[in-house]
Amino acid sequence: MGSPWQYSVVPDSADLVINAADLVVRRGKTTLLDHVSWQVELDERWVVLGPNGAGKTTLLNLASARMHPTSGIMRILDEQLGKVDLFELRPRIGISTAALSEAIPVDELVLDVVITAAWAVMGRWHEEYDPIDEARARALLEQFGVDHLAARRYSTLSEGERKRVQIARALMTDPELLLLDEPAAGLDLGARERLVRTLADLAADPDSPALILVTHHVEEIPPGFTHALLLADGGVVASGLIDDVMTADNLTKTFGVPLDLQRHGSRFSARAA
Ligand SMILES: Nc1ncnc2c1ncn2[C@@H]1O[C@H](COP(=O)(O)OP(=O)(O)OP(=O)(O)O)[C@@H](O)[C@H]1O
Repeated sequence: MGSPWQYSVVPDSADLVINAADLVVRRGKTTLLDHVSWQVELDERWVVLGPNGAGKTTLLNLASARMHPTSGIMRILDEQLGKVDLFELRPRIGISTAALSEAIPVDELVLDVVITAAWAVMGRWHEEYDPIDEARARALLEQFGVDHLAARRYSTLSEGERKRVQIARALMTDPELLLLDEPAAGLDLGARERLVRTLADLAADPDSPALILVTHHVEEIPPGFTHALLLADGGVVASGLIDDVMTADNLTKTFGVPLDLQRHGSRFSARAA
């Protein structure tokens, strides 16, 4: 049966990068996402925060057009999942995840890790790249401070260097939406702080795509992020402007332990109350 009501509550809008209405994802008897609605505009920078198993990766899989919802409507860049050619939509979305990083062949050179995104492949083979592609890949490596590593094998990089290369790759196709899944996971304190600063620069750049960053840690929220979505048990605990959403009360509900939240300028820290 059709569901015309959904069209009346989910208006099309060119400014909405994500327009998710009443998303449900089920696998067997498990509900991974439970009636999640979410709207992201072009110039917004979102952090998605939640404990292990909250449904963050599931939501990111939907937002990157790698999964369909069991029910509900997911519109990405004004296209509706289920009604759009995914191979046309996916290049418009940049994504950096640990799973994609693990798929990089061990002997792949760093420049090729970035440039192969132009063909949406992993592992350089016989594809032809224009000089303009190579110039863009080099410029992105430079933007993320890893241009000196262009000729190194990706497998020899430190975790912090890899994260930067992954983000450069995610930006290769000049996407309208950039999804970053735990970009600071596994980094030491110095590398984390350097990455947070780089992401703050990206957030401040008006030419950057809409940004969505998934994390478990409030300390990893870069300055300049404007909105937050707190998820727990597949449902939305709070969603909206970061200043409204980031409260000790909401974090306590999200993580299921009493938490104190401190704000230090535009950064956050949290610990058990
Ligand atoms: N195919 C599946 N079948 C059953 N349960 C699943 C399946 N895929 C994921 N889950 C469960 O759904 C829940 C949400 O998973 P998801 O990976 O989205 O969480 P997450 O917030 O990204 O967690 P983490 O922070 O640990 O990465 C988890 O409890 C997970 O075990």
